[in-house]
Amino acid sequence: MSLPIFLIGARGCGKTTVGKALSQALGYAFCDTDHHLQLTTQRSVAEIVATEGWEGFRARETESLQAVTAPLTVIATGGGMVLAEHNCRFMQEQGRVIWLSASPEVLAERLESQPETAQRPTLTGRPIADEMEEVLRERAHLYRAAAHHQVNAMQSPDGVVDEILHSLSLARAS
Ligand SMILES: Nc1ncnc2c1ncn2[C@@H]1O[C@H](COP(=O)(O)OP(=O)(O)O)[C@@H](O)[C@H]1O
Ligand SMILES: O=C(O)C1=C[C@@H](OP(=O)(O)O)[C@@H](O)[C@H](O)C1
Ligand SMILES: [Mg+2]
Repeated sequence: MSLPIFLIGARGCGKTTVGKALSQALGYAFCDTDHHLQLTTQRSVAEIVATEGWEGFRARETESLQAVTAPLTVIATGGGMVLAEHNCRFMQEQGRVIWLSASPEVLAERLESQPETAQRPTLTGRPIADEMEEVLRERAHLYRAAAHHQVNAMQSPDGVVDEILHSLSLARAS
């Protein structure tokens, strides 16, 4: 299979971390839509949101998704990519879509230890644990509907990679 592999899921589920490891395991290229946006605009997510609002950021992340999509590539998306139906349709048509699923407690614990607030400005203004509960309540059905496969993201990154490879019937290249 040479189709792009899209990783979706909430902030902190490990899309960037697991995406890098998965790309190495397959010998694929790796792209992250937020990183692409940062490189092309020379601005962080927080800076884009401060000047253009979340609406402006969301439009830019759609462009970023389309720009990085290519065969033999693992693509880590931003947690809100599924909010736009056209992004979901695009990912489903172009490749395979994997949801990295984790509980709000696990997500909050990871984000509290690595907040990276420049790339993850608050979405709700609420404390992280409350925010993650709210975000999953609003988005879980979108992740579920967009994904070809759901994997358990509450295990080691290597374990997540193995589960993804198994679900796609792919073998490690290295
Ligand atoms: N499977 C995992 N187990 C433990 N910690 C993880 C795992 N995946 C990611 N992390 C940690 O959680 C934080 C967020 O990971 P990241 O890959 O940036 O998530 P995302 O891109 O989905 O927001 C980082 O500090 C990372 O080291
Ligand atoms: O969940 C979200 O709406 C967002 C998640 C972030 O990406 P990660 O999921 O990689 O943290 C980033 O795209 C932006 O801060 C918005
Ligand atoms: Mg990320």
